[in-house]
Amino acid sequence: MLAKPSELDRTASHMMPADAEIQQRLLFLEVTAEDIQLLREIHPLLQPRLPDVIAGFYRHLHTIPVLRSLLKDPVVLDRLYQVQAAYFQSLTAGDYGSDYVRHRLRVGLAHQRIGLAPEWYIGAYRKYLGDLGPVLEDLLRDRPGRFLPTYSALMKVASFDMGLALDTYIKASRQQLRDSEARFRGAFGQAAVGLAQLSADGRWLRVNRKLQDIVGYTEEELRGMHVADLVTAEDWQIDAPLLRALAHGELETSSREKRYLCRDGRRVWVKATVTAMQPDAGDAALVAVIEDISQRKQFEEELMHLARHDALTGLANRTLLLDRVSQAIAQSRRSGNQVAMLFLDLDRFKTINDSLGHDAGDRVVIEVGRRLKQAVRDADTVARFGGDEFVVLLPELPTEDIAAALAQKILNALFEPMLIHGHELAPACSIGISLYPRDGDNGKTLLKNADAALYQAKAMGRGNYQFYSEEMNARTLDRLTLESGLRHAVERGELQLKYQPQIDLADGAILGAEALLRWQPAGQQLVMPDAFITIAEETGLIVPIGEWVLRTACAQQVAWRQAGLPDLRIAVNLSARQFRQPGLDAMVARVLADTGCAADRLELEITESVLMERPDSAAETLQRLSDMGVQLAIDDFGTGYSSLSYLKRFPINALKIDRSFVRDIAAKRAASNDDGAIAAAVIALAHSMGLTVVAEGVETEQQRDFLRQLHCDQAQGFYFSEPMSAAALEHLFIQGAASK
Ligand SMILES: Nc1nc2c(ncn2[C@@H]2O[C@H](COP(=O)(O)O[C@H]3[C@@H](O)[C@H](n4cnc5c(=O)[nH]c(N)nc54)O[C@@H]3COP(=O)(O)O)[C@@H](O)[C@H]2O)c(=O)[nH]1
Repeated sequence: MLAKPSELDRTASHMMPADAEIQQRLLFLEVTAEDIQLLREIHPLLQPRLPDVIAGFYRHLHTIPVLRSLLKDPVVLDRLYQVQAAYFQSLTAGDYGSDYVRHRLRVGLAHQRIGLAPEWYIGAYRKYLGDLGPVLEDLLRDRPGRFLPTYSALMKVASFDMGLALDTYIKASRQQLRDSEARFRGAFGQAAVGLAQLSADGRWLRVNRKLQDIVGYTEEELRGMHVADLVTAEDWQIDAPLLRALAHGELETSSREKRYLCRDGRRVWVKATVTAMQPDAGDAALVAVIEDISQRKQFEEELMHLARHDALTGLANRTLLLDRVSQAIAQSRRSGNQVAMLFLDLDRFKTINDSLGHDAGDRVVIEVGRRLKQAVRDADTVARFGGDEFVVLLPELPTEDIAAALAQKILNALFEPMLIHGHELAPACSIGISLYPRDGDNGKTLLKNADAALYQAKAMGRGNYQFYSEEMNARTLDRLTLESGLRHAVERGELQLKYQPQIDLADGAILGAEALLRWQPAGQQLVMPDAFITIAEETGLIVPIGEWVLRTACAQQVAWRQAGLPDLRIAVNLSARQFRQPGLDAMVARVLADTGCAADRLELEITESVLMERPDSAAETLQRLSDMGVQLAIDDFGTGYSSLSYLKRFPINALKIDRSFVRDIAAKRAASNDDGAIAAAVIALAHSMGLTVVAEGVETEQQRDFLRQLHCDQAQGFYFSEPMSAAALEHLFIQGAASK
């Protein structure tokens, strides 16, 4: 692009030599008055011939590819053409003062600006002179003696012009260099990143403002320092070979994130990119670009922390724990020590969450995390897996006794009550323990096995710890098989009920029967409820299964009645999850209506512990069921709270004394011993509350007699009859064989 004429004029004016210098150059070229006279004489004759000369000149330019490409823009070409024409007109006009010089400079500048190199420019003069020679010869053919002096005069003026043209090129490129240096200085000084020039051996030569701000040293101070002075010894171990490679031309550039040691002792994260300069760049062999990346690093660190820690407790999360396990295993491979993984789960945490709210649950979790941290060594890791699950990792363990001792310490620590929202809570826990190398050689296996051990600890009655063993794994597999089979048990018709008669202790009559569930998967052995009720409960399958039990039992009650048996009471067990299931009363009402079973012929058995977990809502549910006329019994009495006065608030009809209690009282065989006295008191107190007392698990005549003596109302147990099919019970009635 050609610069605007006004700008060209201005620049050309700045380049103007003084008049004296112009005269001196003309003198040196021996331009005389005769020369000027000769040129003036030829001038008018030459004008009509000029267009041809100029056209020939441009044709010639177009034969050279590099020039053709510079002249391809028609606007540029036209302007150059005009300039050229004006030039030729002035060339022989005979006035070579300042206007002529300014014009020459302007033409030179115009060509320099379009990128025409000086060698082409000088070559162009050769072309003019070559083409004008024959023209002059022709014009002076009638005065042949004039040709040579006139041509010589023309050559002197052309040489004068060439000198001026070279001036424009030299001055313009000097100016460009000055401009570029000024731009570099501005960019260097004002840059938003740290910039520095370094010597090949790593001395700071020149630094910009930003770099001084980053490290807190002035440029003067840095000039007396070496790059090694700003980094730690570890970083220098990495930087030194890189610097050598850069200085020896083995590496073009190197980029590293590291921490600079600032003047005030701070460490700041920077990204330093060092590039080797051309070998002729003098002292400044290297250029460094230094970016302050401390904010990004801090952000990354925060993100990293979030990604590896539990937000509520600040403890390690699963990702970090698995990382630490890998480290611990690698360490133990060298030392020969073991690694222990303790998997913890709070017992009845759901109850705390449900009854006191999630905020209380969160406070419990935080406090548990704090106690766990307090119980372990600094080198151990406490992690939370969400909910109420925690994992403690113990690296470098000489013996497994230490893991057992710590598990006990944790159980004790959590046994200490904590005050949450005015409630004293002691969220006991169960712990499963796995060990490297015995139980697995990677984090995931150790976790899986610690989880299996935890499951076992819970099955053992909670509040204890268990070490993993191979057979637990088999149990876990069994559990998975059971779970998937159970999902289809109802639709495949694999469930069945057995009925255990309940006997009036006064006369031995059968008053009712308890429905007890069995599962008969196709082609397999009968599965007893103890093996699958917990799984059904944990998976929620108990809800549809429980409804099937209720419907089948109620339908059976009606079938017996219709078969001519007395109007028996049918007892059905409700699990914790079923009892808490919204809409339980509606479901019961629907089943009663569908089957035609009278509400007072149905007795629902609920364990004491289920009622005591959330007594208020339990009382409401029981009240709704009681209002429907359904009978309610407390199952397994004697195994939990055993608080009769507390049970007063529930609208219950019967109390079932647990078989373990029956076994114990009867073993002493006398009402005078403590257990006997307590049993007598319980029965009397229950009676005073209007409750019927049913003894479970009566296996012997002595037990029956003993209970009779205590005025216990009813009993069930193997002594009278084992659970049996509906048809067998019907048969029993017909034979009248149940009365004992
Ligand atoms: N939520 C539901 N729970 C149910 C259902 N069906 C049963 N169960 C519960 O499973 C537990 C085990 O039941 P089961 O194996 O059927 O055992 C019952 C009786 O066979 C057994 N029993 C009865 N008499 C004696 C005896 O003299 N000795 C002795 N060792 N065992 C005896 O007791 C079980 C009945 O107990 P209980 O319910 O407490 O009256 C058990 O907890 C069942 O409740 C179901 O449909 N839903």
